Amino acid sequence: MKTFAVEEVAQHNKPGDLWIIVDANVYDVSKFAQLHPGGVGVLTTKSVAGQDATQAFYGLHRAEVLQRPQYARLKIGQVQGQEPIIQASPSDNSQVPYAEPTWLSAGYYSPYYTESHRRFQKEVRKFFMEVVYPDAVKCEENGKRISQEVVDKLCENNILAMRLGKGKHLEGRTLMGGIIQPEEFDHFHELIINFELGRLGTRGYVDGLLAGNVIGLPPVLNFGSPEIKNKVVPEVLSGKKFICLAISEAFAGSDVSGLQTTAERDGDFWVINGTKKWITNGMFADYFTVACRTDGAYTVVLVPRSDEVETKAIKTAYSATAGTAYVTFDNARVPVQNTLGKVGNGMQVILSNFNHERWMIICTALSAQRRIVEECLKWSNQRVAFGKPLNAQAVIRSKLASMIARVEAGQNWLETITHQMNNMSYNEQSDKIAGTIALLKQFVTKTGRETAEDATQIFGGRGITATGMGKLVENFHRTSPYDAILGGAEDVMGDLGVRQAIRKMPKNARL
Ligand code: HEM
Repeated sequence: MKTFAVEEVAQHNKPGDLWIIVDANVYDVSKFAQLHPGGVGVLTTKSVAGQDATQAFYGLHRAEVLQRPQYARLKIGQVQGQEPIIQASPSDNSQVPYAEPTWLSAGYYSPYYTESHRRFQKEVRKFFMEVVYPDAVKCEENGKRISQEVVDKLCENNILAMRLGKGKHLEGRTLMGGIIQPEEFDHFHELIINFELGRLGTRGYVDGLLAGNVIGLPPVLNFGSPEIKNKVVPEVLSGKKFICLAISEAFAGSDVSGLQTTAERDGDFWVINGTKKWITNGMFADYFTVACRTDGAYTVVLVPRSDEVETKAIKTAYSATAGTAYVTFDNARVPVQNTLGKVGNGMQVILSNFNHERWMIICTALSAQRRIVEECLKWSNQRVAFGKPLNAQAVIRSKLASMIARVEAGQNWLETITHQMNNMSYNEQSDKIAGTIALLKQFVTKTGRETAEDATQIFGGRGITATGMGKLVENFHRTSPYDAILGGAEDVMGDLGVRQAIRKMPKNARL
C-alpha cells in the first residue's frame, strides 16, 4: 500500500485531479466525483478537496459505504505516519456499549449462557451476516419472497427446525454444521437465532424468513395425525413447502372467538368457506393451518393450497417480502384426517401456540430495539452539530439513558422468562408464564415505539429517509407498531397478564 505525505495529498485539489483523506486512507475521487450521489460541488470545496474529510464524511455516510467494492477501489494509499482505522467486520460482536446484550460484552458474566451458547452465537451471527443479510436487504427493497438459495442453506443448518424450539423434531439433525448437539439445544439457543434475525434491521424480511413456519407448523407437529406429520413436517423443514397460520379475520383479530370461517362435514371431508386477513407468508404458503367454526365450537384444519384457496397480497407499511395475504376459502375440500387436534378443541390448539409466538416476537423486537440503541450511540458520537458532537448535548444523553434502560430492562426480563421455559413443561408454561410473556410483550412493544420516537429525533431528517445514514431508524420507526399488533394487540396483552394474575390471587390476600 502506497503512502503519501499530507502535503502531497493537498496538491490534488481540483476537478479532474481530486484526492481526499478518510480515516487516514487516501481516496482518488477524480473520476468518481461526477458520479457522487451527493454531487461534485461538495467534494471540490476548499475544506474537502485534498484535505482530511473524515469528520465531514461520517457526518453524511455510513461506514459501510467505503466497504462496498465499487467505492473501496477508490482507495490509493495511506497517509504517512497515520494509523488507518480498521472497521470491525459485520460478523464481529460490537464493542459499542449496550450494542450487545451483557452476556456478549467482553468481561461480563451471565448465569444463563454457557460455552455452547457462545459457540453457537458466533456461528449464527456469521451465517446471518454472510448468507442472510444480503438477501434481506434485497428482498426488503424489491418485496420478493426470501430466495430459495437462502432457504436451502437455512435448512442445511436446520435453522428452520431450531426455530420451533427444543424437542423431538431436532433428533438426529446436524445443527449449524454440528457446532452443538440436538440434546444441548435449549430456548437460549433459539433466542440467539431470533436475536440475530431481529438485528438485521429489515422488519418485513424478519417475517419473510418463514415466520409462518414458526407459528403454522407447531399445531401440525403437536396435534396432527402421524400420517399428516410424516408428510408435512419433513416437507416444511426441508424448505420444499411453506406453511402459514391462518387465524385472524377482518371480523376478528385478538378476539379469536369472533371467527366466522366455517368447516362443514361432507362425509369424509371438511368443506371450508370464509376469509382470513393479515396472514404472514400466506402469499407463498403451500399449507394453511386454519381456525374454523364447527357446530358452535372451533376446530383447526390443515388446508393445502388448491384452486379453492385464493391469496391476494395486502399492501402493508412494511415490505411485501413478508408475503402478507388476504386468503379466501371457497368450498375448499379437505379430508377430515387433516384435522389438527380433536374436533371442537380448536381453541386449545390456537391458544397453546400463542406463548411461543409471543416469546419469539419479543426476541426479535427487542433485538431490533437494541440495534437502534447502537445506531443512536454511534450517530450521536460522530455527528457534529452546533460545533460539538451530538452526545455533548444533555438532551441527547437523556434520550440515550432512557433507551438503554428500556432495552436492558426488557432483556433481563426476557432472560428470566426464557430460563423458566427451559425448566417448565409446556403445560406449566401455559399455567405460570403465559401472563408474564404477554406483559413482557406489551412492555417491549411500548418501549420499542418510545425508542423509535427518540431515535427519530436524534437522527432528524435522516431518521425519515429509507436509505443512507438513518435507514435502520427509518425501518424501525415505520415497523415497530407491527410487534404491538401481531400475536395479540398490546392492550390485550397487558389485560391478559393482569387477568391471569388476578386469577391466581390467594383467597386470603388482604391488606
Ligand atoms: C470516497 C469518498 C466518498 C464516497 C465513496 C461517497 C459516496 C456517497 C454515497 C454512496 C452517497 C449516497 C448516500 C449513501 O449511500 O450513504 C453519498 C452521499 C453524499 N455524500 Fe458522499 N461520498 C464520499 C465522500 C464525500 C465527502 C468527502 C463529502 C463531503 C463533505 C460527501 C458528501 C455527500 C453528501 C452531502 C451526500 C448526500 C447525503 C444525504 O443525502 O444525506 N461525500 N456519498
